[in-house]
Amino acid sequence: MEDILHIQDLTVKFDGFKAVDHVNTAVRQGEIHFFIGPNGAGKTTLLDAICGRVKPAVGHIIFNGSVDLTNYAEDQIVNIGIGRKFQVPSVFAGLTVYDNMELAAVKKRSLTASIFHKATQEQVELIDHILHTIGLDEKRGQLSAALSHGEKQWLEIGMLLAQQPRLMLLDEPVAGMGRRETEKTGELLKNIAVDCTVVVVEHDMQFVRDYATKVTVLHEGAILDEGSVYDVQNNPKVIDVYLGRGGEQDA
Ligand SMILES: Nc1ncnc2c1ncn2[C@@H]1O[C@H](COP(=O)(O)OP(=O)(O)OP(=O)(O)O)[C@@H](O)[C@H]1O
Repeated sequence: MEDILHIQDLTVKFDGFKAVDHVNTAVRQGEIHFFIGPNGAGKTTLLDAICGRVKPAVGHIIFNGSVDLTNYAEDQIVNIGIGRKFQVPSVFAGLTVYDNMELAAVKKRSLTASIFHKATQEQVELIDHILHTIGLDEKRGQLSAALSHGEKQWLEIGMLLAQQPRLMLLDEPVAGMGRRETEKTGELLKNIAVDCTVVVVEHDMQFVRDYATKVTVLHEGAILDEGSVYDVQNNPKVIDVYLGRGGEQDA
């Protein structure tokens, strides 16, 4: 499999403080690639740099072999094919599940433009397919406000899928979920990864063990280790700064 993302010498500074410090890594197409590490390690900032929310002081982020994302604004990066989900769900509570999906599928440049555009037949079929994938087919007519926490997260993942991204960035997608919802989310990610590479920031180590195909450990903005779950969780340095301190419990 080819690399879909090449992060080269990436450094992000806030008032001189290096939140991400000369990071070099790659994300392979079709992987579920987890970034883990203690609070303040730079995980969210790394996702922010990929999706264009923050601009790096140094370095490049090459998508799909040739597109340097650091040259583009956040909304352009969405159109390039990268979807980002934040920790707190941002679905429209007063709209039904289907209407949220339709809004995401027909998304033009502004919300007003989206509201006045109905989905095409092709988009309706895509929405049906996604609702089935995220397990909300039978709740399509229900107001989003009435969904459980887990269902809201799945709807938001569905809304990202409606934009047909090639890379999806998820920040702590299972935070606040019970074990059953967490497992359903893991199975959903496996399903998604067939067509769309998934990058996840996560503290839930059971979830990481069950679903990661690759793990990068960050500490103080730099890469501490990288490899399979087995390799990183047996690395004494990783145990010392993160796993051995029970750091994985504080989401
Ligand atoms: N906008 C900002 N301005 C100033 N400092 C920031 C900003 N965003 C993040 N930081 C700092 O950068 C460092 C990395 O933060 P980041 O949120 O990326 O860590 P993280 O690994 O995602 O942590 P957590 O697991 O707690 O979410 C922290 O020291 C944080 O305080």
